[in-house]
Amino acid sequence: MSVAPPGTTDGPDDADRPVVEAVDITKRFGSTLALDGAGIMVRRGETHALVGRNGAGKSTLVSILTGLQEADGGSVAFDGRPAPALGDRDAWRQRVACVYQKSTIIPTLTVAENLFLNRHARGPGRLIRWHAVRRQAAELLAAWSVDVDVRQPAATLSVEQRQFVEIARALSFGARFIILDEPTAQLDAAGISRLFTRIRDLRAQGVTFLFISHHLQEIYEICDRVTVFRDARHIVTAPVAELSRSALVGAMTGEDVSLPENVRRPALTGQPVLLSVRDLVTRSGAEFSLQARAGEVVGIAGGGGSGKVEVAEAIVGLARPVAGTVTLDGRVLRPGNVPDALDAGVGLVPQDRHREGLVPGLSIAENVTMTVPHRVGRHGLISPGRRDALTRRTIAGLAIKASGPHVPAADLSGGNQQKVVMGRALANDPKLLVLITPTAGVDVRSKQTLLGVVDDVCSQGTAVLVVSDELDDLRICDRVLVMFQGRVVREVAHGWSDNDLVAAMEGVDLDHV
Ligand SMILES: Nc1ncnc2c1ncn2[C@@H]1O[C@H](COP(=O)(O)OP(=O)(O)OP(=O)(O)O)[C@@H](O)[C@H]1O
Repeated sequence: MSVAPPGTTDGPDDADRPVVEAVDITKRFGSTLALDGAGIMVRRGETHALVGRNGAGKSTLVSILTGLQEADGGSVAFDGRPAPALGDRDAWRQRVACVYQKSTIIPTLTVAENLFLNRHARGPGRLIRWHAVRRQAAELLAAWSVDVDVRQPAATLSVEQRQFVEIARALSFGARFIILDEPTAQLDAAGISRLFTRIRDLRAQGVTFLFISHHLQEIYEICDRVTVFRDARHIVTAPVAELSRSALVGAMTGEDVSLPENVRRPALTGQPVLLSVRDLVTRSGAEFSLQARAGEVVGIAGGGGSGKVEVAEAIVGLARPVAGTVTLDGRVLRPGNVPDALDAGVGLVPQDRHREGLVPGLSIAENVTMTVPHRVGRHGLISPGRRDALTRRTIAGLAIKASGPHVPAADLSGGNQQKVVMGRALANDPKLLVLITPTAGVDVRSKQTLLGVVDDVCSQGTAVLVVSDELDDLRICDRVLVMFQGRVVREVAHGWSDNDLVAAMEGVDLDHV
């Protein structure tokens, strides 16, 4: 086994051939046509964006381009040659790799073990030569300038390091075409900038990227060309420099869409205080206090390590704080107890929808009504009719792309799963709605729908906490508390400037620069 050095290409013949060309791809899941004669052509050495609304068919295309699923029709070719047979995993690995949002790394193994899983260097008697494995792993990471100790367990890697390790692993199989599926979703601004530097470096060494993101500004920053899918079809492929932002959004939605605005809401001073968080201290020492009024939308902002998510998780009972009290509408919540928080009237969109949000094997209806059995039945008996009716209202209200309430959550696209999580948070008519990074993975139009929900619920007297570092999420807030290294360092009123807020999140005090 050898590690292919950086810069290796397949020879001059391939230079002008597309790294990948998928033509007229059709893929059906039951009654859903996920891809309808769609295609993509990625040139060698470019960074190519693939964008589209939730459910447009991006992930389905990725699963076909990586050999995880077979298309019902159409063809895929790498460097002008037909794609390998579906079961020939080794052949696929040499052509393409995808770094997913969800890690494919095994947390209990070391970095070296993950890199050389099933292809360990073996000595006489076929014993695995661990020091040789570690050396090769270290060489591999050094060759691609990844600064990570190969002996550390993969569980200790940050999201950023994990992505770099996965990229290096892909390159070591010989692939020079890497798909990045929403790679920035869990990174803060500094992490994104380091990732982009890495992409540019690798691009200069001949690596081609397909970059999937809902953050359109990133596409303009890092990509050469962009392909837009809409409703299972290919709509356009163009150099990013030739497609304006509004033309791009228009291609994605098929209509003119205005982006979220800074809407001014009426003053709330006359409203009663609904949420009171007093002297909360989280396990890692973040401190937080807050009083929010009925109908108020409060942002909690901050970059990675600011403590904002920990604070939110302590408020809703997902984590047990070491000190402090949370009172909602006169009731003191039991620390670290989610059922108690739900019972008191908390609606929650958690950060990690895979872990705390959805049960993928259950239907949309079961997921949406999971925490509100009393609303869809009596004496412990669920009325399917009432449950389906409530779910249909949720599907319509949040524009969830699904054929009906009984579709398993696992069959929905990522953005639509996020809407189901929101639907569940709203099902109980919450007094307090806590949204942690609510629009991660959500397309530009769905963002409007989800954030529009906030306007609706707060006009009915619900207090809302929006916990995020996304400026579009925070724009809807009446005020934003900015956290940095476990403390609230600033409070900014509605109408803040982007620069001001970003600087506060980065720990820079613009007044004293
Ligand atoms: N395994 C499956 N079973 C049934 N339907 C599926 C399955 N996988 C995808 N679909 C459907 O195919 C369509 C395309 O989904 P896909 O996941 O490709 O969208 P996407 O563009 O990646 O969306 P997102 O941005 O939300 O991740 C959706 O309507 C989805 O519900």
